[in-house]
Amino acid sequence: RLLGKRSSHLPMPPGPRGLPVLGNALQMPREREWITFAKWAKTYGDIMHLSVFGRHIIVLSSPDVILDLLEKRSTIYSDRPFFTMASEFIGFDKFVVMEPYGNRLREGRKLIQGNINARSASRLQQVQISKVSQLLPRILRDNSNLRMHIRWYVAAVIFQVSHGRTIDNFDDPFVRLAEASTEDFARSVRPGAYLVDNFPFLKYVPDWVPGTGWKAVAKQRKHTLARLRDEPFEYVKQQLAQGTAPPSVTASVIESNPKPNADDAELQRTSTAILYASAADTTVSALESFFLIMGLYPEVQKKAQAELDTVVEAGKLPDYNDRPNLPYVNALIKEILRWNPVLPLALPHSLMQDDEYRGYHIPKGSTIFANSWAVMHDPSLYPDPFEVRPERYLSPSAALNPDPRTFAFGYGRRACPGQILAEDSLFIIVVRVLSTMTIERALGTNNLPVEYTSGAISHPTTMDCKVTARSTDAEKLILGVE
Ligand code: HEM
Repeated sequence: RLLGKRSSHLPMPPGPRGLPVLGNALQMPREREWITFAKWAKTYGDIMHLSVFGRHIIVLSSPDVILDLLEKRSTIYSDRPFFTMASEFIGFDKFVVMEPYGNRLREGRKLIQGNINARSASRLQQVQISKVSQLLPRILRDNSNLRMHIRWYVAAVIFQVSHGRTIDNFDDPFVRLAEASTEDFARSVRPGAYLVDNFPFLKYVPDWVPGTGWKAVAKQRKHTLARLRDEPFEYVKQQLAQGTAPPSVTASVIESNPKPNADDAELQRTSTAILYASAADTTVSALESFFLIMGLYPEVQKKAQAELDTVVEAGKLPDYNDRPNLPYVNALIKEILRWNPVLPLALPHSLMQDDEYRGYHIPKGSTIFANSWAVMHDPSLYPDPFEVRPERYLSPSAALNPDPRTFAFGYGRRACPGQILAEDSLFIIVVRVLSTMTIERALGTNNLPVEYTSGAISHPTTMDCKVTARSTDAEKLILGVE
């Protein structure tokens, strides 16, 4: 209490001056906030305070402050912001990504990490190899749907891993359900979408009053979310009872505690149901960046191919075993994760008690954004940050070009628990595509600016690529392994 009282006499971190009540609401960028936040940080510094309708927002823009607060003080910086619509009315806060920090979250993360980890990696790699063997012919036969092929690959890997389910196409009812719920989530947390998030007293307005239509929307979304939680889980349970369940995270979670109490039973369902939503769009975004970068930087592509040609025996496809012998390719993967970070602002954390840092007061409940994009585009850390240069990681200077994976996968006790799976997918696609195919920017798009979307997960807006086999031998290799 004493600390709270004393620290509240300290100033808040600096930031743009706002208006009474509204705070900085009218100044908040509507698109790609990370770029505006990075500009503001040049004026206000690497720890910046904003407020929107009384909600405190702290933006961290350097490795030092991010690691000091989100890593070293992770016992108090690991909550998630609470949304009346998404958390209270729909129930997304029962699923790891949105869940408040505490025992239940730790248990949920344990269930995921107990099954997606270094020990299980080689089994999961077999799943990825079998799906990439189907992906390559799909791309070769039909370039025009590159984005869709990538999305199929990610859906196929994640549902095989999470529920032992084979996904042939997007009509699969589980994929549709997961996509619907993911879309519901994005709509529910979009800034400014629901007044009740800024004025929670509105939840008490009776349903018959005009303007409360959001309550019916919340009910519908809650229903979809409950189906996502239960239907794929029941499917695995039934298969286990019949003795036909393939290995999966869900099967292993059920078998490790076959007679759970009510709380554990719900936890088993929510922690396995969240896997698709957290893996799909993120991995897809990184893979889209890979194809886009290859089209934009043909010389980088050639160097990576030359390395692969030297390391991989002719007539064979590269494998996970080749990883240690491919320094340039590994550096290219780091550049993909840095150049357009999948989650430029990571995911928001929330502070669990008043804190004091560098003489500033940071109030309990503040939403904390780590501007990972700003760090990964800081020219004093990554010279020429807007250029793709895998070589930057191969030079010996320790102070420059730190491994961007430190920033790409989030922080502290909320860091991404799927990193191994994500990196393995990225690796196997990069090496198998580059060793057999050439990627060019499609004719007519050469002068289009490269743009990325707004939103928590950022995607390239265009990625028109022409992908062809490098040779007839390569073509045979691609089609032969289908
Ligand atoms: C290239 C792909 C991916 C990237 C760049 C990525 C990055 C991230 C980031 C930045 C966060 C937020 C961390 C924070 O709040 O500090 C996160 C959270 C999370 N990721 Fe990933 N991720 C990827 C793929 C995956 C995959 C494949 C899975 C699952 C198999 C996964 C599961 C999760 C989960 C469950 C969370 C929430 C963790 C929590 O709230 O405690 N992610 N990820």
